[in-house]
Amino acid sequence: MSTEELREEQQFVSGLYARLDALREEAESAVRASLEQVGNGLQARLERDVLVAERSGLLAALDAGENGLCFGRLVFRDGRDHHIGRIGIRASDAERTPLVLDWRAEVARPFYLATGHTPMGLRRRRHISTEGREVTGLHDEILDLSDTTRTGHEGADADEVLLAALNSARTGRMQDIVQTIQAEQDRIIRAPHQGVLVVEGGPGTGKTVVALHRAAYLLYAHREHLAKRAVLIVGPNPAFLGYISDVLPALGETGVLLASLGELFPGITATGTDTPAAAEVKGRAEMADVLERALEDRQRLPEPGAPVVIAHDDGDLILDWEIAYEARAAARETRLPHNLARPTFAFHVIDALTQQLAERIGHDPYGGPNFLGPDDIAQLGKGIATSAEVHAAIEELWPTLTPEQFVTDYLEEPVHLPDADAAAVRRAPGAAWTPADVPLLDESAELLGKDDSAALARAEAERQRQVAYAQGVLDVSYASRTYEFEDKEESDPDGSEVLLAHDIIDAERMAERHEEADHRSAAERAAADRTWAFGHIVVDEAQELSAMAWRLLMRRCPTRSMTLVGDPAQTAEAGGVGSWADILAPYVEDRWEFTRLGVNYRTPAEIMAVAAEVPRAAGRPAFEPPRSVRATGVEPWARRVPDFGDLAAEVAKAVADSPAGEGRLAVIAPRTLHATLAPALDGVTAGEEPDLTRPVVLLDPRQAKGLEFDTVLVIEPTHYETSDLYVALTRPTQRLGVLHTEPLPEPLARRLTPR
Ligand SMILES: Nc1ncnc2c1ncn2[C@@H]1O[C@H](COP(=O)(O)OP(=O)(O)OP(=O)(O)O)[C@@H](O)[C@H]1O
Repeated sequence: MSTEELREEQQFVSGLYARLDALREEAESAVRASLEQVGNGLQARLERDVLVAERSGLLAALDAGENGLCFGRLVFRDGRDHHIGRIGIRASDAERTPLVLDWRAEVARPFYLATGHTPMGLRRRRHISTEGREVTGLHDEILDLSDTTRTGHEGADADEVLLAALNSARTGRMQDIVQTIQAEQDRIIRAPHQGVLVVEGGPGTGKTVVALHRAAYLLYAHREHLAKRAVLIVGPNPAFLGYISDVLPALGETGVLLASLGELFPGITATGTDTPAAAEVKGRAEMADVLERALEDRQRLPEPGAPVVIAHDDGDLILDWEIAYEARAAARETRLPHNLARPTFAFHVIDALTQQLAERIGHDPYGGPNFLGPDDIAQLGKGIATSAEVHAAIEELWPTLTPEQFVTDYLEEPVHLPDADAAAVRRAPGAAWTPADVPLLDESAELLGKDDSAALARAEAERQRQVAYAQGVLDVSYASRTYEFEDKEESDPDGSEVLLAHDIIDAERMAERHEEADHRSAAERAAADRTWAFGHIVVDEAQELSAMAWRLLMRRCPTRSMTLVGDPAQTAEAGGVGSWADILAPYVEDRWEFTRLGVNYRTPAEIMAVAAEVPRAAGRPAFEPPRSVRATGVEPWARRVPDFGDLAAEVAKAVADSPAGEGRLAVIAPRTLHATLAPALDGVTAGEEPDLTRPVVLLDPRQAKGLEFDTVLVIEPTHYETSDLYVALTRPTQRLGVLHTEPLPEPLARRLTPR
């Protein structure tokens, strides 16, 4: 009976793959056909590009279906019977009957939520395990206990499939968990998308993976809105983003932008690093005011009694304190950003200087009215407005600034800060941008405003050019009209052929239709646009972001549709804002949802017992880590290396002694030891963005954030900050070893088996 069940499922799954192949073939040939389409003109090209983009998206989704296309089946008591898969697929019949349902569909929910206690109408739930296209196993759970039919695949342990997933060797890339999402995770994944949802949980509780599935779910449930606005996922560093980058494509989703904070100011690559003190100062909320005041300092006045004297053909112009003061007051009164208020400043200065000159030139020595008429004055004004010297003087007092220039100047000479803080952030000319500079740049861009008048003028000129071109096209068609179609009344009385009003409107419309549309995906456009408003933002390791970083992110999400995941116990950044309430109050007051994940799916119980000692020793004696879902029976160990000179060789030996196989091993060591350790480790990958798919990786504790490995060797733990050590110790999925030259703190030593 049981082989019969297996055979039937195999038949079904094979049929599904055949349908997937057919759909893929259809989509591929449609893309090919669209690419070959050699229509003339922009319209045809536009249509072709849109088609290709749409079908490529479809192809990506179909490709995503290849692995684990169908992984579940729900048999309801009322007779409904559905297969559940990574993507939904319909048959080719007229009704387009669903063959397999997308895991995100509402009917699929009992797959994740139903229990014997709350069966949600289910009779039986089946997990279908596959390797490639072959069905390798069935695991049935009977949820209707009155049902006596048995399939022969009933599992004694409902967690069998989950445990198999958790025990599997790591690949260096995060995998999706659609087959084994747990009920507490499902509730978070499908929570309503309006407002801010905070997900807190200890190490390994699935915060990251849940946040990614939530992004996939939201894109499915609100595709109309979110695909247009794109979803932003913010992670702690590029290596981490590389680690998670496969999950959404594996779920068929491409409308997502993954970025670390340092990548959120288009045109800037933040390759530098700050000292903790500098990052802390740069991240403070007060920096917004500090920058504002520093910018006000750039809106200068000449010293009273020491005016700017501008040589001019009609005599010297005196730009004194009063003129500049009035002009500055008028410009500030506009409440526009600095660069946008500048024309007001310039206008007032030019106006005042024109008056000055007019009074001097047209002055009647006998006390009569000024000799100059309005035209003469306008002429004078024109001369002043086009004088390079006048513009240089205006630029001196109210310079046009780019965010890059302004922040560079500021960091070279930090003002409005206590001396020690100024010293911490001061940087040498030409130093690289750091991630903590990015929120400063963004804040400055807001204060400065974008002077897009040049871009607008260019766009208008381009539009005019297109109109002229379209008009030319119309002229040609007008001239080539056959006589019968010509409407005499539309001809110009003098016989010349001019376009009439409606023709010109048509010309404009035609130009609009021909304008090069932006064919990039929403995610691509968002990446290049600082002012893009995302449909939803997911922030991982949210506890690390500074107040200034939050200001940046909130600007990118005016709807405040956000999922924030993090663990305050893992906060490493000096600028990190410890409490969710503190982070969120300025933006949403107390209108945010809080939820917690409490089960550790990564780290075995034996290792968690060691890791928990770290926060306990650091002043939180009652600290309780999340409960580990499994124990491995393998005790974590420690080895003291008495002589520092032997450390590299001992680490190499420990790497060589670790069980080889499919899995990945990480050596986590303070950055200062990397130069010593790397040469001893054969084929190791290290550096800023190590290749995590290689068998052995050398990382510093900060780089290890969010990652996981089958085996982890932690080197010299006494050199770590508390939270860094807690993070490092919670990275393994199977085995932990510690190598040290200095004695271990007692609680840690007690928990580790000496080797
Ligand atoms: N339902 C599940 N099924 C299978 N694996 C799961 C499930 N939930 C979590 N995991 C696995 O547990 C591991 C930890 O998940 P994840 O990295 O998302 O945790 P985290 O809370 O972000 O951890 P940390 O804060 O330590 O970085 C991952 O390998 C993830 O795939």
